[in-house]
Amino acid sequence: MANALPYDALLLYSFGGPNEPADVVPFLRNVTAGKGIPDSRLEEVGEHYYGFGGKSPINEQNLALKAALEAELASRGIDLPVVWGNRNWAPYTDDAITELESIGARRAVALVTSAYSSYSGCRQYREDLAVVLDKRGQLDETGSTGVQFDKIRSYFNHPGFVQANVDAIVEAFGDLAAKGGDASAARLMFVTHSIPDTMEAASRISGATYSAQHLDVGAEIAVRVGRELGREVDWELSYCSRSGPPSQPWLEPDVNDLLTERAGEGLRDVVLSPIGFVSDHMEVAYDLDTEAMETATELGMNAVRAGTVGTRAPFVEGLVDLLLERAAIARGEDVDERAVGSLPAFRSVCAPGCCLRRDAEPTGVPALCSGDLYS
Ligand SMILES: CC1=C(CCC(=O)O)c2cc3nc(cc4[nH]c(cc5[nH]c(cc1n2)c(C)c5CCC(=O)O)c(CCC(=O)O)c4C)C(CCC(=O)O)=C3C
Ligand SMILES: [Fe+2]
Repeated sequence: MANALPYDALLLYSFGGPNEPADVVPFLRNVTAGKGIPDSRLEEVGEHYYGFGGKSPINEQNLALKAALEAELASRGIDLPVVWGNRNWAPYTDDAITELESIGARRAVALVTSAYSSYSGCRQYREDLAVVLDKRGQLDETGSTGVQFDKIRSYFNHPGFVQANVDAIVEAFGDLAAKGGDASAARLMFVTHSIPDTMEAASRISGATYSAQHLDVGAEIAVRVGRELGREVDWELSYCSRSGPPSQPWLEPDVNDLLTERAGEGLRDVVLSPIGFVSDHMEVAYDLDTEAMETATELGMNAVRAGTVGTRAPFVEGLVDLLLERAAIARGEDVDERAVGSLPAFRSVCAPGCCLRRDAEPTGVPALCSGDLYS
């Protein structure tokens, strides 16, 4: 039986999303509080949700991931309860901590549903834990005085995440051929969430910037896909879901712009792979399946979208491996931190000043799971 000690619970910690139309505006208010996103953008994003009946798929997807993790833990004989919580919708962080307390948990390991390291994918989760503990009167200068939290490292370059993406992409090349596309000429276009250039710059303190993490794992995934397809696969990285004022630079190229440019050069066949996301939530359902697919169709391209890692077995098994790795580190044991590509495994305990919103500009908000609460 594998050993998850010193942990007595796993917190599956996610973004959250609305379950019905009445949730949409309050959800968007939670997400954007104090972030300077123009009202016009919020109305537009609200429409994306209303177009899907006011319901994001993300909550059901997280429940499916929770069930898959529970099954994998059980199959390895690991007795570790899984508690689900979100930053921006129910069950909220506070609800999750209350549930952890009610089952007697004292030291939990947090798994965030974001594979990459940046303010949005790392520090913001760590800040929200600290802020909620503080509101509950459970934070002092040494950290949590209630349930203790450690975090599983950013896992974009863990072999489980990589293999699940490779499998999904190989299947998508098959789907393209089945649809009458030319899979032997198709290009692989990765897609991830754009972030402001300032957030990108600040993310370098984790070892490689957000975009560099994607480029590194993208190269590795493309080589592995090429091996399975028996040919070299051309690939490139694009971005989606930009927000903020137009004057503020965000990572580019946008996926729609890149499709347009490549179609102009004669590219006809493309597989889109959303490696920036772990499930087919609204950013995928709207920005890719609706908007980017429409662009591709207008351009006369054959496009298919590869699945996200979701509950694929290599991904879920990899997450449990990561959990056991984190537990061994917490016990002070020597562990082999597995990573593929040219970057090393990312840190389990974030560096001071890691993943700020902007470079050298402390948010003034405490954050757990790094050496020091305020850096
Ligand atoms: C890097 C990244 C990920 C990937 C990592 C991860 O998965 O965590 C991600 C995921 C998600 N983003 C999501 C939704 C939204 N993100 C927004 C706004 C923003 N995202 C940002 C970054 C990211 N976001 C940023 C820099 C902003 C600007 C505001 C700010 O600086 O914080 C807004 C506001 C309106 C808009 O501007 O679009 C919404 C509604 C959902 C839920 C989808 C659903 O409901 O199914 C998910 C999973
Ligand atoms: Fe987002």
